Amino acid sequence: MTDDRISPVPRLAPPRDAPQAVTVMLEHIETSWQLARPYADDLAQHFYRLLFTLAPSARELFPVSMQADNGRVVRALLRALRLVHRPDDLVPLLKQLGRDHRKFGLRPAHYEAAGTALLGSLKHCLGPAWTPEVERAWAEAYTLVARVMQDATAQAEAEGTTPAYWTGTVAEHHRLSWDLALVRVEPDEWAVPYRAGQYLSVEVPQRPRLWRYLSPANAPRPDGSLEFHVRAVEGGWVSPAVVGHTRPGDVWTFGAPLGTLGADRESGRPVLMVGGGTGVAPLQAVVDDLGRWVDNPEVTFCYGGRHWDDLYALDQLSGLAAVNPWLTVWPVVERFDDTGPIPGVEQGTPAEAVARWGPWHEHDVLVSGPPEMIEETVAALLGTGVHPSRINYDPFLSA
Ligand SMILES: NC(=O)C1=CN([C@@H]2O[C@H](COP(=O)(O)OP(=O)(O)OC[C@H]3O[C@@H](n4cnc5c(N)ncnc54)[C@H](O)[C@@H]3O)[C@@H](O)[C@H]2O)C=CC1
Repeated sequence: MTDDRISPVPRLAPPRDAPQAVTVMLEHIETSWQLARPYADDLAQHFYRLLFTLAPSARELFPVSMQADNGRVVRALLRALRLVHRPDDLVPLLKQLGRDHRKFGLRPAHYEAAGTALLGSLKHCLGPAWTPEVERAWAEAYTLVARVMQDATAQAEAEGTTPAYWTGTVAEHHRLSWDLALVRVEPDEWAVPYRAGQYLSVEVPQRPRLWRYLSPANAPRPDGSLEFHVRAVEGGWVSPAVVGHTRPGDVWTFGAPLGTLGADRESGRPVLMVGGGTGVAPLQAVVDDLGRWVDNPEVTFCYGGRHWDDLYALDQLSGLAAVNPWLTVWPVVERFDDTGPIPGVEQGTPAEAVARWGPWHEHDVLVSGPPEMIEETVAALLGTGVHPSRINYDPFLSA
């Protein structure tokens, strides 16, 4: 999947018409990005070289092997800059990222160095296409993004109500299947102040400085404990370490919460939740939270997996549905095994299932799962007439 095929920020608000100057800025950014794009690997290498020359202390924020970083930071930065024409969606996310980035202890000099490194690496890749207009467009976009993040960091520091990061100790780790682990973490000092449906950047002791996003699968609890479901991704750096090597007593570190997924109990509208694989976690947390009330909107929960065995959360969700009349759970699997179809289970991807079931135009929709699944599901929902402002999914913009 390319970063163009799915919008990394959800369209929560109907897009406003951007002012003419912003439209021109974005045209310069997009045109030059299409020229630089084939050289993205070279661009990333150049970016890090320049960054570490300009701000040597920034090197400590990255893993020992830069191969493990795999250009994540520069990719995320480029994506954010290409969204400056959508401030209603981008600014709230940047504010959350600014708070999250307090964990790095960034100083203005780091932002300045990152901006110079980004412009320098784009110039290096674009050659004569790097005109003064193009340079001004990228510089302005970077300034906007960096300013929102820095202001959010400064505001959180001025409030002084939350730490820059949180730590917790692994209390439980067991496998739900051969490649999937449940990890329960208890807070060390303060509970992470997240809302059900949000996600956190997480650092585990086996992979220092390789931050990954994970969503707690539970609503906030009185004891502050967090439950995570992690699948070992083949060839991945962090998830196999979590599944294979996490032990009780390990200390995990968390950044400030991010994301906007959640159910609006006041709207009176029914809710469709579409969760795929371990992406079901934030939706489980939202359902867990709704379980605190008797009166809730009607929730239809489409839970997809590739195979029947992948639906590890089905027992728990079905148990909740059995005691909560507002909740209906619809399992969907891509393929049945040799024993054939299972009664009550649909065949297909979640996107195919929601396209078949509809109509959903009266629903608020929450989608979570692999990017390809989100992309197909959102397209299917739009195809059945759901308004984009009713569809909510969360981006993982950077780590
Ligand atoms: N662990 C967590 O806390 C969270 C994980 N996620 C994301 O959720 C994903 C979960 O991965 P897995 O469990 O391995 O999921 P998976 O690859 O087993 O797929 C889960 C579902 O998505 C559908 N799907 C997969 N690829 C598709 C495609 N190309 N087109 C249409 N449908 C497709 C499958 O049919 C299945 O229903 C990861 O990308 C992860 O980053 C998202 C939020 C939280």
